[in-house]
Amino acid sequence: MSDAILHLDHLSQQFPNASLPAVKQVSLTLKQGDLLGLLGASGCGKTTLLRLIAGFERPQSGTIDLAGQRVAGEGIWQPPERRDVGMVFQDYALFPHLTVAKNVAFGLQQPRQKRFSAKQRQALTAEAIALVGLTGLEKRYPHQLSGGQQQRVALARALAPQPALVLLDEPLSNLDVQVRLRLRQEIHDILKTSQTTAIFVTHDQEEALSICDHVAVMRQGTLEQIDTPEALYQAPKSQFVAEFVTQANFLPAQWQKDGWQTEIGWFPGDGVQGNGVQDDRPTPNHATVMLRQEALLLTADETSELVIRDRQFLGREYRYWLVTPSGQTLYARTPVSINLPIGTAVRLSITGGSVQVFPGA
Ligand SMILES: Nc1ncnc2c1ncn2[C@@H]1O[C@H](COP(=O)(O)OP(=O)(O)OP(=O)(O)O)[C@@H](O)[C@H]1O
Repeated sequence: MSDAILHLDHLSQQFPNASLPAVKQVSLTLKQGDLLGLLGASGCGKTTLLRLIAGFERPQSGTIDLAGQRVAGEGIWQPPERRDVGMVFQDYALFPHLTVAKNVAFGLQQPRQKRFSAKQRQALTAEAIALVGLTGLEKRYPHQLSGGQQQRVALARALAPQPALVLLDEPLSNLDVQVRLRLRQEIHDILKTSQTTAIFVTHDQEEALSICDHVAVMRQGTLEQIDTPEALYQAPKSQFVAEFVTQANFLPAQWQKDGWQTEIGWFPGDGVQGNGVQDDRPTPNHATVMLRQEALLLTADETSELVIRDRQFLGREYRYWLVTPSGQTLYARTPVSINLPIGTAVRLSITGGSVQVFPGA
């Protein structure tokens, strides 16, 4: 583990009076420059995991190694100010009465492992402000900046001491969609330029997949899957991950004639058990098929009981809202060349190979 910046080993934390742990047996390793996305629904333990790493919570069990030093474990406890970690919060948490430069310099004056001279503080402040593209705005106060600029100040403050690890807790949640899209790429570029190791918490799957090297999906305190964005999207290991990451459709199905029969038709398939890899287990009679929105082809068919309920024009594609005979909603994204009016009865087929299924209907 010598080149690991962060190593968590079976980390668990249960709050007093809680029936379940907020973080349960979490293990992961980050190397220098890695950007990990931590993705999960509200309450799954993302913030608690960050607070454990930063030292604001004490784990009941497990260990945390940071930059080669054990900071939490049996009989070992380093408080937050002794950990080489920078944090960026959803609400920016800037000091309103301090200028941009003084906000950024603040983190350099705190008691921490690294001590900086006045000259170093000045240089590191200027460097961090330049890194986030705010040179020239040093004398402004937070209220004289846009939300996106304020978040860049918060990022500069976290980066200025050149910490081993930066933790970003839903840093884009308070921003409107245009700024969010731009700033997420900027944050990625800034972290990569400075080769900073970071964890980026979000509940937005697109945000995590688009900028992170690895994404961890959390569920009720545990890490359900940790993988590259591509692997997570193409081969989700469980239906939970698939639902969270792919926003696909799921239908109960029965194994029939080397494929899967659903209420809206038969789809080619095999004995795949849900992780994209053929395994030795027998094919179950019942399963849940995953139909990706972008893999569905729609063909008008008067004999079909599947009807287009609504349609949204998204520029490069249409998003169709379909309702099955049993009342289940399905979504399909198609190129705009497939232009079918609302109310049309359609037949569905899939592009590409076989459908992926998960055990249990
Ligand atoms: N100080 C606390 N005392 C007791 N329970 C807590 C405390 N902080 C969090 N919890 C509980 O621990 C669980 C995990 O909370 P956490 O804030 O880590 O989730 P999260 O994934 O960050 O959620 P969100 O996306 O809504 O911020 C939740 O059930 C929450 O209610």
